[in-house]
Amino acid sequence: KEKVEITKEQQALMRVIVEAYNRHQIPQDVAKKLLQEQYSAEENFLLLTEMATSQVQVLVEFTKNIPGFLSLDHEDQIALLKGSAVEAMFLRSAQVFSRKMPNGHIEVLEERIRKSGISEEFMTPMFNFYRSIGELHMVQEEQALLTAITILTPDRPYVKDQQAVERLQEQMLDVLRKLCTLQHPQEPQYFARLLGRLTELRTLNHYHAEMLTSWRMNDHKFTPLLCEIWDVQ
Ligand SMILES: COc1ccc(-c2nc3ccccc3n2[C@H](C(=O)Nc2c(C)cccc2C)C2CCCCC2)c(OC)c1
Repeated sequence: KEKVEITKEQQALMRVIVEAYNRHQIPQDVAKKLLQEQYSAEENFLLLTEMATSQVQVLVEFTKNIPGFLSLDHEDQIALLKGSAVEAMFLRSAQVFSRKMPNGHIEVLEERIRKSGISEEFMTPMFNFYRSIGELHMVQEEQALLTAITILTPDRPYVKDQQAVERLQEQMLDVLRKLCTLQHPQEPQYFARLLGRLTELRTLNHYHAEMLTSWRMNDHKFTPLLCEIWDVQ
């Protein structure tokens, strides 16, 4: 059985990614707000657009710290951010939803999200994804690397130099694979399960525009940044 070893460079890369991931947390914790009180569909929609807007800004800052990202073609950098923003938002939400919470809190949070204004048909795929992320009990290194791997997806629309993106993504995948082997020695298929979540994440992409336009209220207002990132308005 070959000895899996994370090299010095890979340790440095992981440290940079994890520090960036932790530094760029969302300012106000939406879960706390939601646990405090029940908001109307309009208030929830506003909260969602505020959260999503600040999440995109956080994502840009995080991405700038991915070694090699800033040396990619500038238009490809935009294409990667635009292509991964929704997935990063759902990944972040899944991680918030999977946080250790006092008994009864997760049920309240789930109820508040179910009643937030989002239409019924999207609950199942969204909560299935949240539950499947929760079951993995990811450590923060895995969460940070998974977010970086999501951003560095070579086959996003309009990416010109896919090979350059592939090279960066492969570096992250190699570190993640070794980390999974070291963190979960009893579960050889853990790394494959993690990557399977990225496939599930892509399916949420198809729903997100409709999730927003079908929000139970009239006159959905979006910030200009969200119009760019979400296929709405
Ligand atoms: C497109 O439709 C939805 C519907 C619900 C969620 C959602 N799942 C959550 C799981 C845990 C905690 C909060 C959760 N949210 C919203 C939220 O803020 N997501 C969030 C964002 C947007 C950025 C950064 C970080 C987060 C958590 C709450 C917004 C206000 C109404 C209730 C959902 C969602 O998130 C991507 C998208």
